[in-house]
Amino acid sequence: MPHKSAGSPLPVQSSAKAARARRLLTRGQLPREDSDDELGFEDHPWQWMYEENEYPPSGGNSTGDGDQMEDDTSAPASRRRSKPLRLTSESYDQKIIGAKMGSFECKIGDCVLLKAEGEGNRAWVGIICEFGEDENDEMSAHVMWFSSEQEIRNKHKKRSDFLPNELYITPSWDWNPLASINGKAVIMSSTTFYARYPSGKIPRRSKEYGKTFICRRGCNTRTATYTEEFIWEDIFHDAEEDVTALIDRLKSDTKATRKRRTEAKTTDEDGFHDDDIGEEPTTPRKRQKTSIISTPRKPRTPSKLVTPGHKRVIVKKPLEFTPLGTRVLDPDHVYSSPFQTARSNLHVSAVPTTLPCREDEFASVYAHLEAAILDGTGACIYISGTPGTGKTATVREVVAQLNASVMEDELDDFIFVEINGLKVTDPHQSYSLLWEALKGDRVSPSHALDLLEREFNHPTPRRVPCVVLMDELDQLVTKNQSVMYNFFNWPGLRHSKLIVLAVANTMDLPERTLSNKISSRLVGLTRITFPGYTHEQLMKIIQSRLEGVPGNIVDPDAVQFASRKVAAVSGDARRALDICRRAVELAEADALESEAIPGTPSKSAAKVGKDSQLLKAGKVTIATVKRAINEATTNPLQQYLRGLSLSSKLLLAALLARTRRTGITESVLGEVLDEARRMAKMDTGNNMVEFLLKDELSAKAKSMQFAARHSSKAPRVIAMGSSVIDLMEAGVISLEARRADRTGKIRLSIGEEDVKLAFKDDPEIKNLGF
Ligand SMILES: Nc1ncnc2c1ncn2[C@@H]1O[C@H](COP(=O)(O)OP(=O)(O)OP(=O)(O)O)[C@@H](O)[C@H]1O
Repeated sequence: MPHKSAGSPLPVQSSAKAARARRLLTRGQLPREDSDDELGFEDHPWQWMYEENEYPPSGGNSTGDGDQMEDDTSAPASRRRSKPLRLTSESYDQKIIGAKMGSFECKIGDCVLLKAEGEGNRAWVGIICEFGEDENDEMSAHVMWFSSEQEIRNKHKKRSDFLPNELYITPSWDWNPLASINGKAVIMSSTTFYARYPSGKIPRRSKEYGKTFICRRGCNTRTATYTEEFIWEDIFHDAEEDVTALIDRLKSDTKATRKRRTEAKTTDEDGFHDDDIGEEPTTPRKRQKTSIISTPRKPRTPSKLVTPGHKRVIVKKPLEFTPLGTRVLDPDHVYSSPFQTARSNLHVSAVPTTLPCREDEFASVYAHLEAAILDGTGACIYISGTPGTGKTATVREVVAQLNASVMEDELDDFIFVEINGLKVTDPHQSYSLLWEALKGDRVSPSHALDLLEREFNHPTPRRVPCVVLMDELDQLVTKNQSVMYNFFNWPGLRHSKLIVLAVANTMDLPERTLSNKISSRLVGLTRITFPGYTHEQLMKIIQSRLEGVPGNIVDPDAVQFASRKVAAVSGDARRALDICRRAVELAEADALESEAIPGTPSKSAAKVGKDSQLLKAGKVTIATVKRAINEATTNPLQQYLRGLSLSSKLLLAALLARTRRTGITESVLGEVLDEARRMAKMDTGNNMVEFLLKDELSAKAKSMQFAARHSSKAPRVIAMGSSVIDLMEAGVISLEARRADRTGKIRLSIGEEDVKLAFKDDPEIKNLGF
């Protein structure tokens, strides 16, 4: 029967017994039979060992919180939290110095093996720095980890001189239940190790097998910085005092993330001050107790991957692309005139060096993200704002800056993955993408879901935080809400360290798409709203992109005019940039036409100073901007598209969404209709649903007519039948002639850009991805 640790509500696995029969893999990757039983055959309860009257009785509340440890950073590691998280009531004046289970004892400063649960039984090695109990009265030890070479993620900083059985001592800690302790480990210098085992191998039958390791360096695994080589026996003797010295050594010799930690704590809501923190090593800021240790993040043998239901997971090989030959463009050719430079800078795909007018939003996203990475906690940040308000650009910039901090060794490493609702063919693929980002394995969405569930529900020491940007979230809504629910739910799981940045166009997407019960759980969701840009802001944005373009080819009045026009409708920077870019194109064409410079401007033309003539003829003025706006809005196709019925617009929107999702221009009619219904349902003004219901009746007659013309089968397209016919007859879409049912193939016969342009500012439809 599984025993319980003293006071622990959690059943502790019948560890000692079960582990004995199992094969264990040690951190040194050496499989072993756990033949010797340090923890004994009997399942005794764990008990504290006290050192009496070490500390005077505390007059205050003895129940500390997780941050208390950080408070007293000058104290030795084992005493930094001046008392354990919670002392048992009868022991207020006693300090816990160790724990025992039957005849097995461990004390502060002991090197221990901790067993892993879950994917195979692996053992971890750590030094006990402190004992305590958590809010569930679970008896736990604060363990400073050793790490194997495989865990160093930065391939460039991996050492090539590591030895078999070598471990690095790391400045990273976790709380673990005593039940996960699986015996003592022996750490030694390489000299001692080779003196004892000249072949470098420990005989399998030896009691030391799988428990004995070499340590000659410390390493911050996240920044991959190493200490100088040391002799283990000179610096550590399994004693409590040595723990402090070891931490000091790691602190000074591995470049940890002190700078930013300190900064972050300055603004910490718990009221920490820099002075309190000092030069504390990278101890976790909040107590993160793990209940059961599970396996580390390591590349695994594909054949061993199984789901929690023990189904085998087929791991697909990563896709390998053969790069195409690269054509190197001559910068002189590309940017041979100011017009070309301006066009290129104003292009929406250009990555601006700064994001003016998004300083507050940037700071807010940055602070939340950095805090979550530093704390090692999960977080879910919901970012909303109408199209073109810089949501994606800001998030990417924040991630780039955080990444720069990682490179500078100022921040812990993190994984970043971007999942774009428009780029996945099916929302469930998000699971596969996330799993691939975490582990590097490509698996099917259903297997990925199983694996993610298990991953986030089990603690893994030193799990690297993962930041997921879920862009175009609206597109990831599934019928049963599962994808969105999971991505909102996982960050809240204690061990996930998952940070989700959900980006959508509407503020209330979670409320609208998740059931009341689920959305009510999102009260704590951090929400950041990106307002539409004002005309002043749009002006700044455009001007900043024109900085450095020679010749002042764009009149400031023209910029102001374009900005005002756009701000009045949408505050969409993308639209403002598009208009200005088109205006530059028009001005450039004017310049060429006026034959200021005959023919295409050539390299030499640009170089011999003929630009000035060209510029005189082609400056972007208010009139040019007006032409750009008119041109975009007045051609016959645009007018036709704008005058379409709502259901036709919706159908086109759905066709576009499908095309973007699949990357294939041809879609199945039934899927497009489903998409259209889904979009209609999500539309903020529910009038769209009502409209479609009304439209359905008149549509029915038309689609009957259509079916009679094109198919002998009864029409299945009822809701949008009329739209399909209208658009087909107008040459906007093409539909496989003989397939009037849902399996017919449909495709756009006009440019996608035309549709986008027509619907961009359409109040009825613009929220559906334009
Ligand atoms: N403050 C800014 N400074 C410079 N360029 C900006 C700024 N805000 C947005 N842009 C530019 O506008 C374009 C649209 O921005 P972005 O894609 O970030 O918007 P979004 O809010 O994510 O839009 P959507 O909801 O349509 O995805 C990009 O080219 C981006 O570089």
